[in-house]
Amino acid sequence: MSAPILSAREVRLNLGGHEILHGISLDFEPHRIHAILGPNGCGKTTLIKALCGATKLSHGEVRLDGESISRLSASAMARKMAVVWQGGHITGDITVRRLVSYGRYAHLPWWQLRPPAHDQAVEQAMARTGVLPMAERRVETLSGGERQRVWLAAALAQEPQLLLLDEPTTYLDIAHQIDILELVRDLNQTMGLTVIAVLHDLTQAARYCDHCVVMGDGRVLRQGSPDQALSWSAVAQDFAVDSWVTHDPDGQRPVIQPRRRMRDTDPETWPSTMPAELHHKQR
Ligand SMILES: Nc1ncnc2c1ncn2[C@@H]1O[C@H](COP(=O)(O)OP(=O)(O)OP(=O)(O)O)[C@@H](O)[C@H]1O
Repeated sequence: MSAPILSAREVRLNLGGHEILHGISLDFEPHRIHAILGPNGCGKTTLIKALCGATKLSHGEVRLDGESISRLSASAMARKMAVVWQGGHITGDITVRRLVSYGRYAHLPWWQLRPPAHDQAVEQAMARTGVLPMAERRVETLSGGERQRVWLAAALAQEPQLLLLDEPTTYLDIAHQIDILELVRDLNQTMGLTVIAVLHDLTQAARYCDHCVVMGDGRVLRQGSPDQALSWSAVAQDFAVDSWVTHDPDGQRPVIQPRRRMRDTDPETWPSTMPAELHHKQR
């Protein structure tokens, strides 16, 4: 494994007087797409906040390229890492081009407000995400899918090595979900961008990601390739869902079709409690 671009060591984090993350240690390899998965409320967004330094840790450390993020300035971090939050909101009269150009702040030297490379990076980010045709439109007039692309463009304008995405497909119809995930994969393959994305759809995670981290109750329950992390028994134990798990014909990635909730997720008890048809499933 190459040296991690981002790593968490024994990360604990309190919110509202409760410990939400209970000692998380993770390594994220560069140039790969990592999925953060898990049931509602298990701490995925909180983990993203911890990884990008948006919330103070109560214990542990996050390292970006080997350096503790607690010692990095905001602009030093922003030159390496960009974050797109879930359904980002914008108020006020701001055009797409202006919003995307905000992504350049970390790169602007104090003596020169708009070096040529600044405008070029903004145009390139808009071109890559397909928002150039709407560059002069006001962001608040865009649809949810268009807005998601604009936030992604602002993140790309930062020219980061690492992109953190919190549920990038929320509020999008299925075609726009695929558009965003294809774009993320393209950025990963053509620019070597490392991506860490919180996702809910297990089949999409399996299809687009190299490494899956499954969380439960503020802890990492398991991690590995899509095949390791999203087998039938893994999905049964971690999500309490009985599913059909097959493989897609092109990439041979797992396809997970949820069938019903399971009441008992303890594998020790499955033979006595599961309906007979489930006994034959892949374990
Ligand atoms: N500011 C806060 N104060 C108190 N508790 C919080 C705060 N933010 C989040 N929590 C709690 O922390 C837990 C984890 O929340 P988080 O948003 O990280 O979960 P999640 O896995 O991203 O959930 P979802 O899939 O529903 O988006 C939840 O129980 C949530 O209620």
